[in-house]
Amino acid sequence: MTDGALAQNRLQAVLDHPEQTLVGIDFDGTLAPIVADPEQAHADPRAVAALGRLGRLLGTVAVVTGRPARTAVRLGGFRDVEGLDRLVVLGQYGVERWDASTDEFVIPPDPGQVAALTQEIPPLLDRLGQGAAHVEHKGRAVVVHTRQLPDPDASFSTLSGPLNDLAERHEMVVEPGKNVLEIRSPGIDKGVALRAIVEQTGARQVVFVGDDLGDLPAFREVEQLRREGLGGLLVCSASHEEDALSAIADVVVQGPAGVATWLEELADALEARRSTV
Ligand SMILES: O=P(O)(O)OC[C@H]1O[C@H](O[C@H]2O[C@H](CO)[C@@H](O)[C@H](O)[C@H]2O)[C@H](O)[C@@H](O)[C@@H]1O
Repeated sequence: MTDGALAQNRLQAVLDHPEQTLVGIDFDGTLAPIVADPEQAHADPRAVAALGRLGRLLGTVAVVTGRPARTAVRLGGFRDVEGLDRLVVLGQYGVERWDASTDEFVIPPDPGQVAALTQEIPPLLDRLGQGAAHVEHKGRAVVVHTRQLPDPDASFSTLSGPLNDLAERHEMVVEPGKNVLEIRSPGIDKGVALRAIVEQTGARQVVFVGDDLGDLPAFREVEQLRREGLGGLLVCSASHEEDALSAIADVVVQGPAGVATWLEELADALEARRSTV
């Protein structure tokens, strides 16, 4: 079977069994455009409206993000959206959770190492001539951004080794992304988070939509779930910045605008099928 036919079969399984389907979707670069200031990355309203339509048709819709759950809910504008009353947001790669049905957040305490990292990162950046890098504090993780620096790629290379050494000294890990190096706790990733919610919901089909290296474990987990007999469809939000996901995706769309259109088309197809049943 060709790759195109395989992808079509995987989509067909979702159309045939929407109530058994879980859609997991990343936030930055997928629901929201990549912008210089992380506080200005708002979800595309077309995508949010489409997710609301899908929320009425699918078993589960979950946003799985590196953002803190509270930040994702705020920047996504997910609260009180029609159709998203069962939305789940898994934040900080699955450590945090928000349930729209109860409006409750589950946020474990921050790891103790973060206070030391917060102290040590600014002088380290200064020593490396990167003192102008934006530092994002996420409670349980610290993120160094190079996007706003004169040469983002060169700065990323300069910082990568020293930040990895710093993370190792504190028994933390570096999560690299689009012009970001994030220091966070090991032990959980989007693949672990996705499997947990698949097991909680009993989903038989899993769709995952993502754009960056942090989504790779979720893509790999969908491949593993397929080997275990579940249905799985992988959608890549492509950009010139990262192409790690496109080769293993079933569907490649162009950035958050392409994702919004794909979600709308999925909702159209599911609604059309429902109206003929
Ligand atoms: O898992 P995600 O939802 O994709 O979040 C991962 C990181 O995303 C954010 O950084 C990215 O988006 C920023 C705003 O568009 C952009 O400035 C940055 O260059 C991108 O890498 C976020 O700021 C990080 O905390 C997340 O880890």
